[in-house]
Amino acid sequence: MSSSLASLLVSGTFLLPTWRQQDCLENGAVLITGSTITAVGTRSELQRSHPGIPELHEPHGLIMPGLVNTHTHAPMACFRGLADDLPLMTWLQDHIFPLEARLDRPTVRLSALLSMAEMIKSGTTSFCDMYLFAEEVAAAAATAGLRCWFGEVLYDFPSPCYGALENGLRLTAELLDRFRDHPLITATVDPHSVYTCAPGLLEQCGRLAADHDSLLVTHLAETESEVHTCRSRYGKTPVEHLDSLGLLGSRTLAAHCVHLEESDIERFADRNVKVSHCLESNLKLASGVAPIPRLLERGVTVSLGTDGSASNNDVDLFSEMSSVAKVHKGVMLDPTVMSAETTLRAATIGGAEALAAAASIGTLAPGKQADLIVIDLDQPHLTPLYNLPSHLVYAARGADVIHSLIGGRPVMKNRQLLTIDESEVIARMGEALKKLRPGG
Ligand SMILES: CSC[C@H]1O[C@@H](n2cnc3c(O)ncnc32)[C@H](O)[C@@H]1O
Ligand SMILES: [Zn+2]
Repeated sequence: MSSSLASLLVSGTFLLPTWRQQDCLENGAVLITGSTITAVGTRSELQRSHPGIPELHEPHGLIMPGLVNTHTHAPMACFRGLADDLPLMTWLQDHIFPLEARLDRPTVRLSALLSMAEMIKSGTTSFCDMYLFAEEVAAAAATAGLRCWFGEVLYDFPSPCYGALENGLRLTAELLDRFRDHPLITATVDPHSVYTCAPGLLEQCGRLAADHDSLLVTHLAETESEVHTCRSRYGKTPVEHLDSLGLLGSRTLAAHCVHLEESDIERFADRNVKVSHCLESNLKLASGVAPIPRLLERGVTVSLGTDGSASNNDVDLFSEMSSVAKVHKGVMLDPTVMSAETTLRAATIGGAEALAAAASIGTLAPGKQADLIVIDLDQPHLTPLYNLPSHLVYAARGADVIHSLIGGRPVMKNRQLLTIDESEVIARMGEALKKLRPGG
């Protein structure tokens, strides 16, 4: 079959097309045509069937699906390390909100690019972001070549971006239409939480998401105080409250979900709600540990999110996987929970499912988008090698990712970013901070 689209063979010592060790292929390769994977097999097979195709060969490389980060606030990179060691509400109300009131569009775009440089360098190829001036996040993702779901945060008080709420709903509707057919970027509907959005706003968000068949992304049951506030205002848990307003469905992506009743978990399973587990952020803000093993037992789709790098303090999903696999074992006193494969699943196809994109990303298979990363296995901390998911979850680091392709486009080669001028972004961030925090 002839094609005018460019082709590339990516090959290495191992190909792990899924999260399962049993699917590992030695001397594996992926054939890419345009943005799509057209074949997966051994290097020799694909070289024989497709002679003369340009090749990216990594002799000690592991080829695997790019990671999917389902909860970020990319522009919060500019607040990294600014107000550590505080509980969520103090952190937000006394430190973050006052600074966010001073943010402008160029700073949001620059700070988002900084996060995106970090995401690419640590193996993420798709992410789902909620923030203010969200169009700037979309613009930065287009520059970076990252696959992005993004939404303008909606809440009851005036926003530094859109002012009065009705403008925010109008902006969201416009973004949903504008990005409908974009190959990399998708808009979502993003009410902030049950404690910052009145029931009427939540219902409007539910209708908007249903009308546009879009994801509805929200923070949910993050802290004990959120649950108390919700119970005293509405006589319901946050999950019951969203359900009573018609917001729980298969396109609802709920971030955090730390404080859940057993009946909330049943509700998630019944409604096919998707969860973004943000463990490191929940630990750092001392919010608690989400009942992930129980959610998985009930068949709920669990994905991983880093949250913003002001509450993590990075956006590295490799360190997130390592924490997730270990902390749940410790909490449950059971080393069999959150196995390496289960954790890797959450960071790949689980993320794709959470974003309703499992048909196109999350594993490497013909017909899917060529979103893949290559890991350098030739390193002391990855030697010897018995089991790939084990190494990826317990031993590998973001810095082990050497190449990254998104939709067939190389965005990092030999750890050099190809779409972002890393040193320029770092230098400009310093300048932007002088304006944002003039006193330092
Ligand atoms: C995320 S854009 C809207 C708003 O949310 C704030 N925020 C950041 N992290 C969290 C979190 O973990 N829970 C709740 N709200 C959060 C962010 O600073 C923005 O103001
Ligand atoms: Zn968040």
